[in-house]
Amino acid sequence: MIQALETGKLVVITGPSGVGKGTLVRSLLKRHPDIYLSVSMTTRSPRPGEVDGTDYFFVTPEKFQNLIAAEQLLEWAQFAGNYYGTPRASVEEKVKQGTLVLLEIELEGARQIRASFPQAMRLFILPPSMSELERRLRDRQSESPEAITRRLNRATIEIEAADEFDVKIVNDDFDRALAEIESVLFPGLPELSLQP
Ligand SMILES: Nc1nc2c(ncn2[C@@H]2O[C@H](COP(=O)(O)OP(=O)(O)O)[C@@H](O)[C@H]2O)c(=O)[nH]1
Ligand SMILES: Nc1ncnc2c1ncn2[C@@H]1O[C@H](COP(=O)(O)OP(=O)(O)O)[C@@H](O)[C@H]1O
Repeated sequence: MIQALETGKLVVITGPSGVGKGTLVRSLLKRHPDIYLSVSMTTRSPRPGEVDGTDYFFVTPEKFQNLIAAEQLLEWAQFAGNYYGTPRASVEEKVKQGTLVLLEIELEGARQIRASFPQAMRLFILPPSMSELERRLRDRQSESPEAITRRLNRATIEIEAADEFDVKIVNDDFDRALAEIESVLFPGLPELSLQP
């Protein structure tokens, strides 16, 4: 059962929008293809290049409400005007198989996971500064100025909650942040060389 998780089997990664979670997670999966990254449900529109079923399951608000009512989400939250949630069945199945499961989710969802699965390991990714966070969000050019403002306002609240997490990692130098995440997930591994 998922309640009988061993420590570290369910890993939550949280941090403000634009801090680099997605980029870090993609690199982590390339280096550890045996990790299962949960694909979330969302009501937000796909960005150019995003693929339904790979980046997210893009659903209507009606469908999302039905999933909540049918208790098919392990956790869910509203973020910057849209709904996001973790499909229950696939995560439970992978955890039962002994797979290391990663959830890349925002603060409210991470709190729900802490309440339901206290054994889960929870990591918080911090930016080097607010100005660098804003620069990364603007340079990504994926959101409207209004959406960027909503994300930055939310970022301040999320960062204030970082102490609730088991581990805090500052994503300044990308390779070092990635190595720190690996040392948390795989404490037995020697320091990995990230040179090509
Ligand atoms: N609670 C919860 N948050 C999620 C889920 N999937 C993604 N998120 C979070 O929702 C926020 C917005 O995600 P997204 O729209 O992809 O924007 P981005 O983080 O700026 O790339 C981020 O903090 C994600 O970590 C989920 O299933 N549940
Ligand atoms: N350590 C870093 N230094 C500089 N830029 C970074 C770093 N990590 C990520 N980025 C860049 O910041 C932007 C936001 O990263 P992204 O992974 O989309 O963030 P998130 O998933 O947390 O919203 C991207 O353009 C990414 O290339």
